[in-house]
Amino acid sequence: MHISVIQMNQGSDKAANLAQAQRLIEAAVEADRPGLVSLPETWTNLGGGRESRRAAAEVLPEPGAEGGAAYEMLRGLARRHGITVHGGSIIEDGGEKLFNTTLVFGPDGTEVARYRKIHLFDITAPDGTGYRESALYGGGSDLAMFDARGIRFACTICYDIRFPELYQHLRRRGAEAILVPSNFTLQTGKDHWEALLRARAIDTQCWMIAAASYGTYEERGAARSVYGHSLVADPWGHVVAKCSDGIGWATARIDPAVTARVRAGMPLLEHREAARGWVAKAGA
Ligand SMILES: O=C(O)CNC(=O)[C@H](CS)NC(=O)CCC(=O)C(=O)O
Repeated sequence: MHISVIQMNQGSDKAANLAQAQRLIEAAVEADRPGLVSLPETWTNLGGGRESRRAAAEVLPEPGAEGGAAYEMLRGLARRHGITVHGGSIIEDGGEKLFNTTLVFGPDGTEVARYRKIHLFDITAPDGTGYRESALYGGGSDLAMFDARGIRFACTICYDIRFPELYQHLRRRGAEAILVPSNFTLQTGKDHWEALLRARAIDTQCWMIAAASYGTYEERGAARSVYGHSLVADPWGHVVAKCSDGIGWATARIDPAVTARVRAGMPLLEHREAARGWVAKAGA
């Protein structure tokens, strides 16, 4: 199965962002015929403060009902091309709160997964820039998984990548490939992005599928930069596809035989379970 990670440079113009996403997905489908395409985190709007996010937000419909512009665009692309479309994340209008929410549509246009980002990015970056995602969004608490072409996928978003326990749990729940759509900051991404994705691939023996935003955007009058370098890592930790700078995409072949070979040669899950005696003793 071929998977394309789409790299965007979205801002706070939702219509322009939808057009950019559509153009890149169509180009990737035309060139590489992927079975799944994945968009970055909040691909419909990045920056512009709370007002811009609220304006871009969509109330998610009941299954089968009509959704907003981004929802219907994703559904239409999946159905038109007969592929799985992983919509990175859009901004969900949850009524009182907004959520940073992944939508996934199967090849027939059916919504197959919905995931609200669990870990919220409230940090101070090395350059002193403060981020408080919890001031913008509520956090999720439900896991989301789906199957595509016989491969078991799990949904995560961006900052989640720093919490190995979530990824270990997803591996125990049968994940073979984990999606990590992101807006990694330039400040943290230059040092941590590839290391974190390769580490999660190595310790869960899953494919890491990480579509990311690239470039600068405006946040309450200040310019901010996101790192890009969208990539796919295999279950051994090799980076098997990666974007350069700018917008575009990268495509990798997800081969279940690689997953099986890595896991057979180094049965981490079984060894972890066999050696759990220390957990009780240590009160871990
Ligand atoms: O702002 C929005 O609308 C969407 N949310 C994001 O883009 C969030 C909060 S700014 N970004 C991250 O989580 C970056 C994580 C990161 O860079 C790291 O873990 O180092």
